[in-house]
Amino acid sequence: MTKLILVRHGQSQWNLENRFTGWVDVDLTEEGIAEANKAGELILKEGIQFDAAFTSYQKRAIKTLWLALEGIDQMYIPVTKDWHLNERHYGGLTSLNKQETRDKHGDEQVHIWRRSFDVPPPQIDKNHEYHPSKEVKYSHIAPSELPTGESLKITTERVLPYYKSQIVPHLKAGSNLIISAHGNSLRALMKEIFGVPDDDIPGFEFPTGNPLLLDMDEKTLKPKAARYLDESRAKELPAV
Ligand SMILES: O=C(O)[C@H](O)COP(=O)(O)O
Repeated sequence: MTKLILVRHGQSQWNLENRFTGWVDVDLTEEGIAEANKAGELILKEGIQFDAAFTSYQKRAIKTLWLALEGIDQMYIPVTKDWHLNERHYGGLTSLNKQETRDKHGDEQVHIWRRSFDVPPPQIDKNHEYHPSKEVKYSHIAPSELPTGESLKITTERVLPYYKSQIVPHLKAGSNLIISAHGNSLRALMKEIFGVPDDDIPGFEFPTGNPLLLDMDEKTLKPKAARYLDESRAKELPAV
């Protein structure tokens, strides 16, 4: 049985400020750092020896992974960083306060933007200070491929080809893996791994910095068992 841990980054500065974050590279808060350290302590108790780790291009996920790997004294394992594991791009909503956006556009519209499967947010303006073309680290991505406002469906369409081509071969070979990523890129993985229907997947929430441990069948790549390691902050999981 292969072990796979999915962990959402610890609390970020813009989680704390209740702002649409997406591709903005905000850091962890003190609480986020504490959550990531606790993730390490919880994983240590499981006694898992990892073969490799995957994360995004975003420091909140990268640092969460570092702290968790430090906690289990496995900082030496190969770590692959790839933008395909980034958070969903929040388009023109990027950097806005979520409550102020509700006050302006109404609860229903904001809920549709945040929790529909296939309704994208407005696209980000090319002159917006947070347009991804302004970041050197994304300069290798063809402009036509650069996300500028993604629904969960679009996010899934970039995360899953990466998962299937780069991560699945490791799982099939029996490697134990840890993936540190984001609320919506992890929903994409959860959808695939648990076989969750389109309309149901937005309802699942990943708590920050709480590792989800999956016992994976190496042949089917379906989970035989799944649980959050911090039970006190666990959220509902799809049936296995
Ligand atoms: O990008 C963000 O703002 C968060 O990581 C996820 O936000 P959501 O819960 O509004 O999708």
